[in-house]
Amino acid sequence: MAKVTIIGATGQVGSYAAHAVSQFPHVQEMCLYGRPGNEQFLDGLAHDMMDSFAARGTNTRVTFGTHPKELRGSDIIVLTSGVPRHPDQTRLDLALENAKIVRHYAEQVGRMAPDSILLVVTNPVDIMTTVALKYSGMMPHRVFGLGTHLDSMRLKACLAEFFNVHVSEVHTRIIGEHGDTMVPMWSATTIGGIQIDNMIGNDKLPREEMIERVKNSGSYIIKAKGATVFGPGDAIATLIRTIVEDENRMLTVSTQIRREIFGHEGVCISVPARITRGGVFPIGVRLSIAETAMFGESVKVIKDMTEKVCAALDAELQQTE
Ligand SMILES: NC(=O)C1=CN([C@@H]2O[C@H](COP(=O)(O)OP(=O)(O)OC[C@H]3O[C@@H](n4cnc5c(N)ncnc54)[C@H](O)[C@@H]3O)[C@@H](O)[C@H]2O)C=CC1
Ligand SMILES: O=C([O-])CC(=O)C(=O)O
Repeated sequence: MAKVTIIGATGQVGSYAAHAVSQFPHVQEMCLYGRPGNEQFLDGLAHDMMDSFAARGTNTRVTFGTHPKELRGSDIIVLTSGVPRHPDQTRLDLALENAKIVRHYAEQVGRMAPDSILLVVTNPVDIMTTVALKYSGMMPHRVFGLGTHLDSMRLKACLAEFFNVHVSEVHTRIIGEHGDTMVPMWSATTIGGIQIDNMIGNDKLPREEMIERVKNSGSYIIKAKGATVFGPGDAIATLIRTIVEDENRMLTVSTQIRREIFGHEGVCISVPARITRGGVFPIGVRLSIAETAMFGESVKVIKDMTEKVCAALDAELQQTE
């Protein structure tokens, strides 16, 4: 049984994720957490969710609050607080502003629930995962980001449509940045267990266009309806289910990588990882030459921005001391 807390529960992604996660029988308590001043909204959200649970026959207890003590006893915390981007912005444009918000909550989590598992959703998610890791002081296997799990699902949907099969027949993953330098792992893509290069019709697969579609999916949806909600919310729910039910699945999430298995270190970036009740453990894999080069580019983009952001946060802290 688990207590799951959503920080940023008043937001679009936070509120939908809270509802989606509450359906799992192992989730005993769902705590809706937000900024002081948002109590009335959180109260309303809790009541609305309880009505839904009565209708659906879900037994999860809903609590809410704005005081850091609410974080105590959490097994898993999802951090969704932060500004979302406008259609003309990139995710990286949000880095400095959101890093301050993530640092604030990471410090609270580190103090109140250091043994929990912290899932970071706030964008740019790879950089925010490093910020959360640094300022929470938690163990690396206990802090991870949604990363390219959602991008992998988006590619999966494109491939299922192209080959006209059920999505569950498609296995694929995108590694690297949740952003423009993401790296499709065609070498790990199968349809019904068959390597994609061996599928008849594969020569007509518009690979570049598909990856462009995945890269632009977030901004396309934001332009059309203001925010991406169901995609990220259900991607979060899958990860939480994997943890609470100790499924030991291998998914693609942002996690601190080590030089000995990836040749790079000092960043959180998406790689295949084993996800258990005990945390998230990156798995070293052999990439093709092209994938290795692209992954290196992705590491560089994330590393440069992470260093800038952490330097700005440190400078700000020194000024206030
Ligand atoms: N990693 C991913 O795949 C995805 C990440 N996101 C990111 O998640 C974040 C939230 O997105 P939405 O829920 O759509 O936004 P939203 O505007 O609906 O909600 C933002 C939430 O953050 C809180 N917040 C805003 N400024 C704050 C501050 N200064 N201090 C404390 N809390 C603050 C708000 O109270 C609210 O709860 C954004 O950064 C967005 O880019 C969204 C979708 C997918
Ligand atoms: O695009 C955005 O800003 C939100 C996000 O990360 C996504 O839906 O992939």
